[in-house]
Amino acid sequence: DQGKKLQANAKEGAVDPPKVEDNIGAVPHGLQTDSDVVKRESDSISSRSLRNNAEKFEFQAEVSRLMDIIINSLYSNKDIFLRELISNASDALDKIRFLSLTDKEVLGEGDTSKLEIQIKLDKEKKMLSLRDRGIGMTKEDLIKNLGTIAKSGTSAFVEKMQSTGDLNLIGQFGVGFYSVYLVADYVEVVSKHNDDKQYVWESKADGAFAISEDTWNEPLGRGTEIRLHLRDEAQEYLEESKLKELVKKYSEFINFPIYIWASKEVDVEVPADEDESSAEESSDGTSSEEGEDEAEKSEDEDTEKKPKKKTVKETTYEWERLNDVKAIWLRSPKDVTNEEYVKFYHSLTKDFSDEKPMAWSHFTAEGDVEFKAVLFVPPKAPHNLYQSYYNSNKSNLKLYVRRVFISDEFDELLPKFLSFLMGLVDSDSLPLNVSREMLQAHSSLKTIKKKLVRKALDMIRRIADEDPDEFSGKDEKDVEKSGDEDEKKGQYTKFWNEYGKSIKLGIIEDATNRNRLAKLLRFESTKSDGKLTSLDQYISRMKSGQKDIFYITGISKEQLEKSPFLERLKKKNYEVIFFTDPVDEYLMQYLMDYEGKQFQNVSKDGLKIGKDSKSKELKDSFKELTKWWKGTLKTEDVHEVKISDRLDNTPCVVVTSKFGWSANMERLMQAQTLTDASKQAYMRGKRILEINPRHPIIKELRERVVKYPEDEGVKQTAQLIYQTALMESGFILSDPKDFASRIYSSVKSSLNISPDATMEEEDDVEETETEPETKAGKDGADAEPSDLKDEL
Ligand SMILES: Nc1ncnc2c1ncn2[C@@H]1O[C@H](COP(=O)(O)OP(=O)(O)OP(=O)(O)O)[C@@H](O)[C@H]1O
Repeated sequence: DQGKKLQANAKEGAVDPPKVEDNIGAVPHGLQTDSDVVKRESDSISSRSLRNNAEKFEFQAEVSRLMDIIINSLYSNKDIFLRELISNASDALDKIRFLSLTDKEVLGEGDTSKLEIQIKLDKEKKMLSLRDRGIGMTKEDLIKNLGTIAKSGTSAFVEKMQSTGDLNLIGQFGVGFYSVYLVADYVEVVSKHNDDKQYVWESKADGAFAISEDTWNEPLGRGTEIRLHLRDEAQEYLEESKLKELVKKYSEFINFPIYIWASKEVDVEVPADEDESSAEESSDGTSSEEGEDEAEKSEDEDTEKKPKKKTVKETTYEWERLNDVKAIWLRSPKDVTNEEYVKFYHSLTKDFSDEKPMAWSHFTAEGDVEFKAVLFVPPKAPHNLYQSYYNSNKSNLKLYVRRVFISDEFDELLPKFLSFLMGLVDSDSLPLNVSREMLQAHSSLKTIKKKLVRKALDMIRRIADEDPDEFSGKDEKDVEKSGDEDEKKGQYTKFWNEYGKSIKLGIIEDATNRNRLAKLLRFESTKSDGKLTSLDQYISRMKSGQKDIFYITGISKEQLEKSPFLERLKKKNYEVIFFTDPVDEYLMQYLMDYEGKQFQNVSKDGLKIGKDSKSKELKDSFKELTKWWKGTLKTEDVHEVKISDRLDNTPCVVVTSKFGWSANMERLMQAQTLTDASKQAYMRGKRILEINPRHPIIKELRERVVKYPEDEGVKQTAQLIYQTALMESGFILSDPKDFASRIYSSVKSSLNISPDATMEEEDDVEETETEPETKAGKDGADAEPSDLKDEL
């Protein structure tokens, strides 16, 4: 039972393929002999109806929708179907070649062992066929791959198609096969897998497909032949010249030979037919006389034994090779043009949009481990780059060993934070005839990874080095001049916006390359003027005597700009970095120093601005206040109350101890429902209340405390000041109700309301069942103030 079998084998989204009622193309048949079957099969093709004795299946709903859209699409670039078919054929060839590494037998013998792709045109049948000697598909593969199991990209692509109508990216969504329905209204897929018999899949894209065991076609040996019965308006794909042009365009980077069954006009000598020559004579009339004489002369010279011959044009067919398979990465980088790299990128990633990769690096590594590699920075980050970052191991590098494609799921090649890179690695230092698992554990991979990371970081740095925007503030002589400056302008900002988070994650994850990665870091600061700046630029602007690199973390730049922590730093013209991405808090736990300079969070303890300006007398004169205040804040977990160095016109702020969480981090951790409370309490930075000794509120408070240390009112006021400072310093108040009550009592006293004033009793109005309309009608606008009063 096929349905059951499928259910057992399909990993996800397994469906019991629903069989269609056997009424598709139903023709009464009493014919039984083999030749009858063959006749019926070919009849079926000519009438383009599915074979009536085949097993019928319904396409999975999403696939069906996709096919509908494709078949009705007005998309003009229908050529793309060929690219998709060639790419599938090449993938299938890669698969069998990989299997043959450990088992030579799988390739078979004779022609079957030739890893190639063949294209044939049949004008009479209006059919274009593309055959590969790849891995082939079993019956089950045909059912699953071509119809019943929707790929995860299917609905994403359907959505995209509906909004943009752009079919060009179909290959990226893993549904490229269905593009055949741009040009064909009936498609047959004949396939032979080593583990199964030869089958035919066929469909007219009308919601159903059929599968039959193939007893009439020529045996394929192994592989797949796709037969496209072209629509009337797609007959151009039967023109040899058109096909040659397209194959050349789309197969530039295919590593298997592609042949076309090409016609050729050749001169052939055939025995001259007596009748024919006499006919010629008579028709040619007088003008041919001279020629006749000549012929007679030569005849005279020849011996009579030789038969008469003549040359005629004849059309013969032969396989013509269309591509040369010298892989781009084997060529010397200086011989490869930029345009070729861009095209290679498009074919490698199946991203056929107009955008170019932001950068690439093509190099050969020599030494213990030899390999060639091409790396690309794609123009855009995939939308799900950081979703399940820690759980998925998706690397986009293809691994080849000695030109043989091994895998594109080798996550050992690049660290996670560089998983956005695309490209390939081809190594001669890895063994060919071992399992994927053994290869995965091979010691050379570590060396390859290390070198790839270095080269990747160099490539990224180059984007910055070549971007004129990066040097706007620098000396002219430092700017690397190149002809295509316009193209490079703004590229690093673009890179940063797409992949900045990856660089930050790299700093967190990769201790060895931390410094190199920190060089690539960009951020805004109090002096960056709305643009991005770098640590090197920050250092170049540091004031003489400034030891630390200052930064602050928070929700937004706008909010941070107003932060009391910046008051004196700004006044004294120090630059402070704004970090507003949640990942920045983590980042700064790993990035301790750069170029010998320490990082100082300006909302944390330990900030030194120039020389210590706090004289001993000043400290002493506030001793009573600080001691008293610390005492009243015992329950608030305040570790210390001291005179601040960072404030200008704010009375006080709450800072945290150097190695605990900042207020911003506390906020982030609270937002994470899964962090447990005990860790929160443990990691929470100790709080320190810093006071501004020049501020009138603080000065007045000191007076009061000295005079009335036990006064409840003074205590209340101090508590209110503390809570306000907490809030302004970026903390989330643990008891907002308490804070609100204190504010209201303070409001009462400023409104001269007695602290004991009580609430007015609410009128006990009985709930009436009046219709709402009547009420609104009666009360009209007057209703509002009294309703509002009730609310209050
Ligand atoms: N020539 C072929 N030989 C063997 N299997 C094939 C062939 N063509 C298609 N397939 C199978 O059908 C599946 C679906 O093909 P389809 O082109 O829709 O998606 P894909 O190849 O996975 O992704 P993409 O569209 O990106 O190439 C393939 O994954 C493959 O398993």
